Amino acid sequence: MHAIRNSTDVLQLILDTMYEGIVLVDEQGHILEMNQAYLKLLDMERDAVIGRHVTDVIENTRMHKVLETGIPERGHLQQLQGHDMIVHRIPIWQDGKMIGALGVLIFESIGELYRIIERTQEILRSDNAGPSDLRQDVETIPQRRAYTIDETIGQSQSIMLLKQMAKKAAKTPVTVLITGESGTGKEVMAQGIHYESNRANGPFVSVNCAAIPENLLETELFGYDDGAFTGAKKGGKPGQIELAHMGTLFLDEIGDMPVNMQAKLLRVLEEREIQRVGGITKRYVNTRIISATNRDLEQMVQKGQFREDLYYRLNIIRLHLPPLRERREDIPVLLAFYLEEVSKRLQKSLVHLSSDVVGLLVRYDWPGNIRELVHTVEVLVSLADSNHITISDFPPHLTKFFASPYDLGVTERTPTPNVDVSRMEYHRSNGVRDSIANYEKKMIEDALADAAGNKSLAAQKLGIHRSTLYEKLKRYNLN
Ligand SMILES: Nc1ncnc2c1ncn2[C@@H]1O[C@H](COP(=O)(O)OP(=O)(O)OP(=O)(O)O)[C@@H](O)[C@H]1O
Repeated sequence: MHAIRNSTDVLQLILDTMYEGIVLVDEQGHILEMNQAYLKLLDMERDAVIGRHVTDVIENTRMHKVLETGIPERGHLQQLQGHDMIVHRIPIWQDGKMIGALGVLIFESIGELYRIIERTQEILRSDNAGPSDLRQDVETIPQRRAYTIDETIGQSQSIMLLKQMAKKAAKTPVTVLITGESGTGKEVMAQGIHYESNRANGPFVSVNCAAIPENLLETELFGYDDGAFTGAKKGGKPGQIELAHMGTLFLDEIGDMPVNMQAKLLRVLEEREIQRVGGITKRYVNTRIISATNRDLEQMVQKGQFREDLYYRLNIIRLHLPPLRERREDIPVLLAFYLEEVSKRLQKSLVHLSSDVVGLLVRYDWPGNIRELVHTVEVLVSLADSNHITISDFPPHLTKFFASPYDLGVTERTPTPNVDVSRMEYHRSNGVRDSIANYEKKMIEDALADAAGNKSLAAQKLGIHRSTLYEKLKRYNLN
């Protein structure tokens, strides 16, 4: 090892030691680097490939396509030297500009993968499958609609670190407080922790403390007993805390919980017992509490708006989700994921974005974070006439809408949490805001019609919280 002189040597050594083929191209597709494994497969010398265009050197390559779209392609099949291989093609972004791409060629996995698929199919097809085999395991795996921590999209350093911490948190029974602006993925992370914990087979119960009117919150959380009030359901009703027994209770927007409820919640944490409204008996509950907020709880504690003792109880492990504008490298990956998801959902062929559109979206500040990104992809996919969107067929109002403050000559910009598309005021003309708002109003009307007026279902279809839907209904006079 003493022969390794500097970091360039170390990097070269790592590249040449890897079994995987690595190729690095600049933004025009010219090869900057190729490691020994790749060179050996192509039966070429390094000097003969450096500086040449990737399409002249690698058959069936799509590296130039990735440079056009800016969207990573992971786990794609590529025919090379007569073999099917799995490849990753990853664009490299710096300061909102694509500066090249990395190709990774995985040699042996494809055969291995086929063997695993064949073995799984055999077992699933077999009628005589024994009790101890995979078939039984497959059937007993609970249906999961949520992501595991590993499946949540994001490869930026801050998110990778957060995923590691979340995995550690999942292994403990303690309370977790997730902070971050609206739409950064706090609930997704909470679900990830639940499904990674030993409570995964228990319920994940989510309560949005801001969505429930103050006078109903107590019965919602604690339930009620027979005859608790006029109109109470016969036999009573369990509250959400009770329903989360042996599982996880996710208290979203905990900063909006009224102070008197904070005291009651503290008692649950201390005594692990609840008493239904109008009830006399106490019931033991074993639930793990994960709470989330986009408000500054420390400041609320200082102002006497949030109980300090409860704050310390909830804040045993703290996870902070950074806003998208602080982890721009996650934007292309999220776009790729949601382009596929939304195209499928809207039964359209897969819509691609050109690199200038992706660049525009990478530079945009996303005050509504991932929720706004999902919403934007829905707009783009539904408006797309073809399956390739370039800057010229990007809806004109949206081009202006997404232009960076610098492009528009605006220097001051202070995005606030909780801002949603229809409310964004600064640096946008009324025309732009109105067209976005009209589009949003139309989406809400359609979702309500689809859900036959059921607001919870409509909110679910729109991917927004019930409380957000109520706010929007009020704003658009749709009540
Ligand atoms: N890592 C992720 N990968 C893919 N999609 C994500 C990710 N994080 C969030 N999303 C999507 O973004 C949207 C908002 O996520 P989520 O509801 O978890 O945010 P939140 O921070 O809890 O928002 P709020 O504070 O408004 O309750 C959802 O549609 C969710 O599926």
